[in-house]
Amino acid sequence: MGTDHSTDSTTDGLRFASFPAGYDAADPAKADERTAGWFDAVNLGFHEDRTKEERLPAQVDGYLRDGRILTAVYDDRLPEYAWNPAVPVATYGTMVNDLNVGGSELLPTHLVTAVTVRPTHRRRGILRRMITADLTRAKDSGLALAALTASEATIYGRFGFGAATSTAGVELDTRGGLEFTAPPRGSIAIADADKLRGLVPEIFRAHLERTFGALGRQYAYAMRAAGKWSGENTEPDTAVRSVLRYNADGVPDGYAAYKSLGWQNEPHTVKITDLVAASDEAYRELWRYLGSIDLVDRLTFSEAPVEDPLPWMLTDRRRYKVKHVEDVLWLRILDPAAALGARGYFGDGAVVLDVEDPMALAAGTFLLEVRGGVGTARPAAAGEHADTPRVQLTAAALGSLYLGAVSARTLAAAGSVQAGDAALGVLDELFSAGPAPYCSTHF
Ligand SMILES: CC(=O)SCCNC(=O)CCNC(=O)[C@H](O)C(C)(C)COP(=O)(O)OP(=O)(O)OC[C@H]1O[C@@H](n2cnc3c(N)ncnc32)[C@H](O)[C@@H]1OP(=O)(O)O
Repeated sequence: MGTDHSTDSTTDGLRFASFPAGYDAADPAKADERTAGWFDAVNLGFHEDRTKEERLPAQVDGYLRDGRILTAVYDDRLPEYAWNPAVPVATYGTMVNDLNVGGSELLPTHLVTAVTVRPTHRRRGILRRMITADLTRAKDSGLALAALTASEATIYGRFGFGAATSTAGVELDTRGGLEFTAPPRGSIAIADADKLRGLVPEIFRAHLERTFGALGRQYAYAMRAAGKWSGENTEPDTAVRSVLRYNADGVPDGYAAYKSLGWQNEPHTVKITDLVAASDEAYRELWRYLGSIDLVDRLTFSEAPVEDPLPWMLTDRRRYKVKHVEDVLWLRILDPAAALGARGYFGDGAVVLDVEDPMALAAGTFLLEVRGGVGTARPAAAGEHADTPRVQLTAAALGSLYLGAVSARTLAAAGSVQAGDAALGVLDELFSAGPAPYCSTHF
């Protein structure tokens, strides 16, 4: 949605407005009324506590740094005694950040977040109206791809989003310390929180540039890693400790943030709240440090890569257990030719994709040609390229296929794509032969 625009819907008394977060004009130490109302509505929708008024300006600051646009839906016909009419009955937020799609450049991606519709207003099409207008506008503005992380898996398939990456929730038994097969390299230091806050975006950028599937992060991540904000709001989290890893030249190339879950928790457990490495070595050495902390029996981390090198580094791989795997990114192709052209591939091949899209944004026939891992894609006429392997799929299935986390053969077995053996072979060679995508950014 664009900045600062509003539309009235006179048929049902609903008023839609989009604006950036803002401070009160008369008192810049406060959020403005519409921003405060928007935060109130989001907290209601996600069953979070109300944000304390004095914490709102920090949240406004973070949202402005992220370049977020907030959409609010107001009901001008709420009955007498109802909650403040300046609190919207529905919310929707957007921002743009870079996704590593394996191509020569990161792909700016339209991110959708903070979607709530008040329980008294649910299932009358408010989400559908917001998302239809927003995705159309995002496509018109030239963005090829949209993404979100979903509260429930059943909501967004109908809007053309497909689950595209997952992370593993892992647990490590560290009693007596973890032993690694490779010798230690570089060094680790407990970080100065203020300095870490400045370093986190730099380290994450290096991680993003080398990690297929990684997505740029909002400002809150650096604040949380430094314990300045907690996971849920802008209150400090005084339990968080952070470490930096330095390479052999003394340059920081990774960090981890963690906290004890308390002595009442048996066995004594430390939860890793964030861990970002800009090299394989940094990843290993951060875990070596975490596995060596005295008085800790167990480590947990809910954002580990599904293809995790960690168990392969340990002399006792059974210390490492995957407790659950959860989807993270859901991708929505807005412009198939641009999205397919931006991605990096493996090998050579050509395939024709017939994309169905109930929202019509990505519908059409496209020829993808890949030479030496570099792809070009363009719309094709119906009868063209009759000799090229062909696949029929929905926009949501293309979103799932896009980063190769699932193979075309698996999607075909699930009935989500229709293709002959030749087309499935080409798709799997091009899309799934490389590294598994890893995205640890939630938004
Ligand atoms: C990216 C994010 O922010 S994810 C967070 C999503 N938000 C939440 O989980 C907070 C709690 N839930 C809510 O606020 C609301 O129920 C929402 C936002 C999920 C749905 O809003 P609504 O306005 O009720 O949705 P709307 O009426 O537009 O429904 C559109 C379609 O989605 C379906 N739908 C909506 N919510 C759900 C759901 N939770 N599960 C399954 N289907 C759903 C509807 O049945 C409807 O289907 P149809 O058009 O194919 O018949």
